[in-house]
Amino acid sequence: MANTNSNQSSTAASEQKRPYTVVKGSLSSLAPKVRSFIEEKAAICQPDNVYICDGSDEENQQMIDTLLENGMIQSLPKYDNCWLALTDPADVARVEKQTFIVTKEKRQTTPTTLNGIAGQLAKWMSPEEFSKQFDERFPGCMKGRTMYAIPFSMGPVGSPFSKIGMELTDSAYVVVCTRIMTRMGADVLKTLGDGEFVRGLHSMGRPLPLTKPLVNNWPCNSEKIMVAHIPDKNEIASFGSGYGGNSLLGKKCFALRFGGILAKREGWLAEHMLILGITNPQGVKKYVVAAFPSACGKTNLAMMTPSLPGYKIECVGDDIAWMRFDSEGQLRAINPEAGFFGVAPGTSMKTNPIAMKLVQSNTVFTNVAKTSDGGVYWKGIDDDAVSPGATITSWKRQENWQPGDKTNPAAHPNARFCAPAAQCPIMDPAWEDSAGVPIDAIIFGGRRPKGVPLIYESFNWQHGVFVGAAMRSEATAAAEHGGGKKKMIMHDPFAMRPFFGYNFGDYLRHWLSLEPSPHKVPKIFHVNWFRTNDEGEFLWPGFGENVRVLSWIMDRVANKDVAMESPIGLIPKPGSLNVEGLGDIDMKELFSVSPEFLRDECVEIDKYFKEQVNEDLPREMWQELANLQARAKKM
Ligand SMILES: Nc1nc2c(ncn2[C@@H]2O[C@H](COP(=O)(O)OP(=O)(O)OP(=O)(O)O)[C@@H](O)[C@H]2O)c(=O)[nH]1
Ligand SMILES: O=C([O-])CC(=O)C(=O)O
Ligand SMILES: [Mn+2]
Repeated sequence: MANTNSNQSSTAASEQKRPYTVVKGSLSSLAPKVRSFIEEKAAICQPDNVYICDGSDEENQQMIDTLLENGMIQSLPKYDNCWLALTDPADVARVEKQTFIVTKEKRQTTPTTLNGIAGQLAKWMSPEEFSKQFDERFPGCMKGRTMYAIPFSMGPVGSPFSKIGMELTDSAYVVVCTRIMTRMGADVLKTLGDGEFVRGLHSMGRPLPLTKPLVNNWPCNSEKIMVAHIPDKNEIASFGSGYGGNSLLGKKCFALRFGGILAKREGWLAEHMLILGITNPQGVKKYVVAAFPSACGKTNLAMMTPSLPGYKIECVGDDIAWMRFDSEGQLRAINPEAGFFGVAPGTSMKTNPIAMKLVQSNTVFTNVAKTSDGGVYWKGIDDDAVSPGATITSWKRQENWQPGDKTNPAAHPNARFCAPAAQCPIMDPAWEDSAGVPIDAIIFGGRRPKGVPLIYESFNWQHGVFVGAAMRSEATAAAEHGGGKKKMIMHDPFAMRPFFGYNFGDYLRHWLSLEPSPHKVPKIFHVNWFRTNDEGEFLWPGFGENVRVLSWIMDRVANKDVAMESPIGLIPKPGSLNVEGLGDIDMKELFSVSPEFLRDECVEIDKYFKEQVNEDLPREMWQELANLQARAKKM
């Protein structure tokens, strides 16, 4: 590496000639692979300082102090150790169009679309193009800044399920959030030894001195955002965004996109799924996983307070599940994360009291509004969130924001809280069990204002895989498609559209390959909490009432005779879904499936499969579509 022109001094003789100072930890104490990774990337990014994180409380305090000094966070004195970050309004969500998988062959990453139609599944970049894009961004990108080296484990440190990563970043916000979201620090380095690890490089892309002023004190380079994954090198390179899924590389980049590639190779599953335990009044406990697209209800279901007496919900995870079949053929899941990065708007004591209790301490909020007495505020929060006489400052720093202002929402619709799982009041006793919890049902779902019933069960595993493949959902503010006035219904197979790390056709083949014995494959269901009436109001009360649907799922897992056939799948027999005490619910409308809707849906799925997956679609999926078409015709 280039170590000329050094005018920095360092205590360790071996580090004297480096152009940067190691301000915390020492390179010479690191395992050779870790050390050379840091040295190689520091030589390119040219930070002033290198800081090797140990995950301690003192270190975290230092990060908080740095962020306060830079105006990147503010304190929230109404709570205990809680902070508010307000981003540049150009950096508020994942950027799917700038997220790439770099492989030699395009087809490794994504199916060849029909007649060159633009692909909607994983975006491919060639290694040559990546080199060029990398060189336009990373050299010198950390000048004047500190490069933090964060060792982290996805999954409990030392569990056979777990995998280790190292993120290099120039953002102290990323350090603070990674400490919440993963197991991070010195223990991880010990466990790693000189073993292999996922290499993450992240930069906000704003070296010092600045060439133009920051917006909101939030360094980012939104015109040059790139989130690239290079599976052959076990490397992730993320530039230009400080936000969530773009910058916390352990989450979507590692646990889902790389996790998926590894899972395919090694015979397991890495999915965008919550994991929960449900105990019924008879004391029977089951665990289920559920995949809903971003901002479609995973966190809320995983932390639900059940409305029916005698039921108990316990949370294992709210966003990502790593699952494998054990030697008895039982599917088992772990949550690779250690924190929640949850959507704030809509969260209240009414909808999600557990989350409200969770975020009273040790939480970083991003892009929510602040009250003058140092609390948080967003659309849907409880009325008493604003103390008498207090005023609200919006996420865009608009003072004296008035409730009812629809053009300028108080909080960004993708505003988030980042909070440690360990302090969630209903964490499952087994949430860190390294063997994982046994899974008895897989649930898919999405936002479908029209046509799709509240709950149905697939006829079998292959049909269930088709149900996952055919998933569609209304766009949300979690990425750049959403937030607009007219909400599009987008295909989002398995709730994984933004998170596939390899060809979707191969992903489907992988799921299909899991069925044969000794694997006891779980039943597969589809739910829709978001069906609306003609006035656009939700037909189903959702949230804690969703336990009624989970209870029916439990009955089906116990093979109770409570289901009947319909053209799209098995639906509850009349009277088998407990709606007691719900008042005026239009059950007929909630469960109706019209022939016109189903035929249109078939046309749309057929088009998507043909155009987007084309020759890579497994023939079993064509067969399932033909079966659905035939059932629709008979209606
Ligand atoms: N009407 C209705 N809204 C819900 C329900 N569950 C969740 N929501 C709302 O949907 C939004 C997103 O919910 P989350 O639970 O945070 O979604 P998520 O799937 O965890 O989102 P990501 O973290 O982006 O993956 C929030 O505003 C919730 O209040 C429900 O059952 N009914
Ligand atoms: O990745 C993020 O920024 C947040 C998240 O969980 C999602 O979008 O699914
Ligand atoms: Mn998510």
